[in-house]
Amino acid sequence: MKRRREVGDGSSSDGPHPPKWKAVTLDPQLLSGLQGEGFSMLEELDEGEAPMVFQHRRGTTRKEANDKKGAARDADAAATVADGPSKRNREIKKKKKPSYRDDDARAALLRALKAKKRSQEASAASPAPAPAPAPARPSADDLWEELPSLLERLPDWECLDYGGEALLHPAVLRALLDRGFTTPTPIQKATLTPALRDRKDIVGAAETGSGKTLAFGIPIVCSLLISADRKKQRYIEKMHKRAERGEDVDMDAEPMADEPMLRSLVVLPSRELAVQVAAHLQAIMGYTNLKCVCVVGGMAVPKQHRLLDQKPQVLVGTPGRLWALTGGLNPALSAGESHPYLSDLSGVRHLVLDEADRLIEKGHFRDLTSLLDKLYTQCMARDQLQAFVFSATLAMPPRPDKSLPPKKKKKKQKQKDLSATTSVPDEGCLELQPLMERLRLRPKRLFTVDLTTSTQDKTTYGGEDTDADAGSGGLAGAQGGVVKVERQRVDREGAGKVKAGVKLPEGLMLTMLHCASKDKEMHLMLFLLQYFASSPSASSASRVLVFVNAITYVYRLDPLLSLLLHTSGNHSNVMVAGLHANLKQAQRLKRMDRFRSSGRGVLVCTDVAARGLDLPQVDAVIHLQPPRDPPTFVHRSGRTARALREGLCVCFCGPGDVTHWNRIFSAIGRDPRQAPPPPQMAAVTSREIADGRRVFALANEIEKAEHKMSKEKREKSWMQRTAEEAELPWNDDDHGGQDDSDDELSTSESALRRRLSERRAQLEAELEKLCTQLA
Ligand SMILES: Nc1ncnc2c1ncn2[C@@H]1O[C@H](COP(=O)(O)OP(=O)(O)OP(=O)(O)O)[C@@H](O)[C@H]1O
Repeated sequence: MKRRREVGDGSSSDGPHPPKWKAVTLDPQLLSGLQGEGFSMLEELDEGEAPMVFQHRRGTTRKEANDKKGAARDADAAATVADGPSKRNREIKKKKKPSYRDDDARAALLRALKAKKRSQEASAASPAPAPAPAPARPSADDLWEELPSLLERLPDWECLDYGGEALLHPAVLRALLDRGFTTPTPIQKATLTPALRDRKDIVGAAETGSGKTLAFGIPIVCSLLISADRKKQRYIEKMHKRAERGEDVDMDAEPMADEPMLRSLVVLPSRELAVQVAAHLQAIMGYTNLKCVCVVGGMAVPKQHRLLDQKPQVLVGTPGRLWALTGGLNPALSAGESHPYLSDLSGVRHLVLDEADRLIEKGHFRDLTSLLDKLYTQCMARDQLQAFVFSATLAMPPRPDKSLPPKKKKKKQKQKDLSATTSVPDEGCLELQPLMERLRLRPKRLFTVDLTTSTQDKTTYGGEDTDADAGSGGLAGAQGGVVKVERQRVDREGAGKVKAGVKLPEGLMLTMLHCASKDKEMHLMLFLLQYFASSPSASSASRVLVFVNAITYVYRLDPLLSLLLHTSGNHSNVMVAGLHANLKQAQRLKRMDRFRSSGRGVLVCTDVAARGLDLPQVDAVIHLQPPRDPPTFVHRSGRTARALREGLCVCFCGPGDVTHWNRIFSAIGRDPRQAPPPPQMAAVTSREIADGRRVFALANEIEKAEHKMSKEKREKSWMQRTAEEAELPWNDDDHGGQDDSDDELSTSESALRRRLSERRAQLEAELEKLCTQLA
C-alpha cells in the first residue's frame, strides 16, 4: 500500500481525485542536496516494499526510476559483501528503512546508476563474448606421433602390433584409452589379428557381455582408417616422384576425395540393439572423420534419409529397414522410399551379422537373404568383402574326422530359404554350415573362434598352433594357410557334458526359487523388496530385469510392481517400466533411457530385451517364466554379469515348469537340483510369506480396481469421441449403463476413489511393516 505525502508547496495533482495530502515533517538535510534537480515529491512505501525513490519531472518514468533503484541495490549489495555477514545484515536492515539523509548514500546511488549506464553502453557496443573454444581434437599426424606413448599406456593392446607396424590405428587406441579399455577381452584378442592383418572372415562365438561388438568394430574402423592413410601415403609418394621429375607440384595439397561410398554394413536383429551398436561404434570413431549412422524400423523414414544424406561409411540397421532403403520392397515402406546412397553397394568392404542365430530366424531371414543377395551381386569380386558373424549362441560345425571314409554325398537339395535348411542342434543353437554357405564364406579365408563351450577350442591357424585366448596368430596363416579347429576337452565345470554354444558368464550366480505357481508374483514381490532393502545404499544404482513370456503379462505386472515398489516407504525411488514389442519405437527407446538413467529400476520385459542389450548396472535377471529354449536363457541371463562383473540370475520354478527347467539346465551342463535359492530369500520365514500374501492380495485388489476405472474411462471417452465424429447424439446414461443422474454418478465415483485411497494408505502401512520385518 502506498501513501503519498505532500512535500514542498503541494501544487502537484493526481487527476480528478487528488490524494489527500498530509503534511510530513522531513529532515531538512535530506532535501538539501536535491535543490535544483527538478525534485518535486517523495513517495513513501510501506514496509517490505522498495525504498523511497526520487521522481524527476524531467521525463523520468517510474520504470526508469525502478531500474535505477535495482542498480542501487546491486551496488549496495556488492559493497556490503566484502564487509562480512554481520555488517551486511546491518546494511540490509538499514535498506529496509533507507534514509537519504546521508550524502554518501545518494552519491553511491548516482555512481551506481552511472556505472550501470556505462556497462549497458559497453555491452551494446561490443558483441557477446565467444563461448570458450572446445578442446581441439588431435590431428591424425599428432595421433601417429602419440602412438608410442599410447602403446606404453595400453601394453595389452600392443601384442596386436606385429613386425614393427601398428595393427591398431592410434585414433582407435586413443578412443579405447578414453573409455578405459586397457585390455582386450579374449574374443577381441582372438579375432583382431586375423581380421585386421589377414582380412579373414571371422565367425566368433563368445559368452554374453564379452565385448563382441568391438571384436568387429575395431577391425572395421582400423581398416577404414588405414586404407585412407595408405591412399594419402600413395598420393604423397606420387607427388614426390613428380617433383623429382621437375614438375611443378603443390606438396601441401590434399588428395582428391573419393566419392563417398558405403564401406561397412552391420546387421542386427533388434532396433534397440542396432541403436546401441551404432553408439558403440561412434564412440571408437571419436578421433576420426568417419561417420556411422543407424537405420531401424519404426523410425521416421525422412529422418533416416537425412542421416543417409550425410553419406556415412558405416551403416548399422535391422534387416527390414535396410532392405527397404536399399531399394527392396517392404510393405512397411512404399516404393520410392529407398535412398540413392544405398542403391550401389559395390563399395562395401565389411559385412557384419551380429546375433547371427537370431538374424536367420523367421521374421528376419527373408529381408536378410534379399539384402545379402543384392550385396553379393554388386560386390562381384568376393575377395573385397570381409564377413563377421558373431553370437553368444553359435554351434560351430564339427571338425571332419579324416580317419573316417568320406560320407556319400546326398543328392543336393535345393535350399529355398535359410531358416528351412539351418540345422538347430543342441537345443536350438544354430549350426553354422548352412549360414556359411549362404554367406559364401570360403574355408580358406575362414577364421572361427568359439569361446562358449567348456571345451576350450585350440585354434590351429595356418599349420602353427596358437591358443585362441592368446590370439597371437601364426604367421603361416598370412600366407593363406587353411584354418583347422582342433578341440581339446578341458572340463571346467566338472558337471558333465556341456552342449556347444551355451555358456554363462563366469560371474553369474545361478539360483532357483521353487514356489507354487499362484505364489510366483508374491515371491517376486518379496524378492524385490528384500533385494532393494539389502542394496548397499539407497543412492547406489541397481537395476533388475524381470523376463516374462507374454506381452499381456508385462501389461499386468508393470503397474502392480509400480504400486508395490513406489508405495513401499523406503524403496520409493525404484522406477518400474515395461518393455515389449507392441510399444512404438520411440516409446521403447524412451523407456530404455528412463531405465538406464534410473538409480534403482525394474524393467519388466519380454524377450525383446533378451539379446545384446548392454544396460549398465543390471545386477539381477529374473526368469519369472522359463524361456523357450537354452539360447534364449543364455541371452536373457547375459544382461547381467557383463564385462567380467558379477550378477545374479533367479529362475522361478513352479510345479509346471520343472520339466522345462530340467531341459534348459541340462543344455548348459548344470543340475537344477544343485541350484541354491537366491540369497535374498534364504532367510524369509513362513510368517513373512503369510504377511506377503496378504499385502500382495491387497495390492492386487487396488491395481485391479484402478485398472477397471481407467479402462472404463478410456472406453467412455473413446465412445464419446466416436459418437461426436459420427455426429450422433451422446448420452452418458445410455452408454454408461447406469441410470444415475450426473450427481449420483460423480458421488459414487468419488466414493470409489475415496475407498481406493484408503486402501492405498492401508497398503502403505502394511508394506512398511513387512519391509521392517524383512530387514
Ligand atoms: N576391452 C574391453 N575392456 C573393458 N570393457 C569392454 C571391452 N570391450 C568391451 N567392453 C565393454 O563390455 C560390455 C559388453 O560388451 P558387448 O556389448 O560388446 O558384449 P557382447 O559380447 O556383444 O554381449 P552380448 O552377447 O550380450 O551381445 C560393454 O559395456 C563394453 O563397453
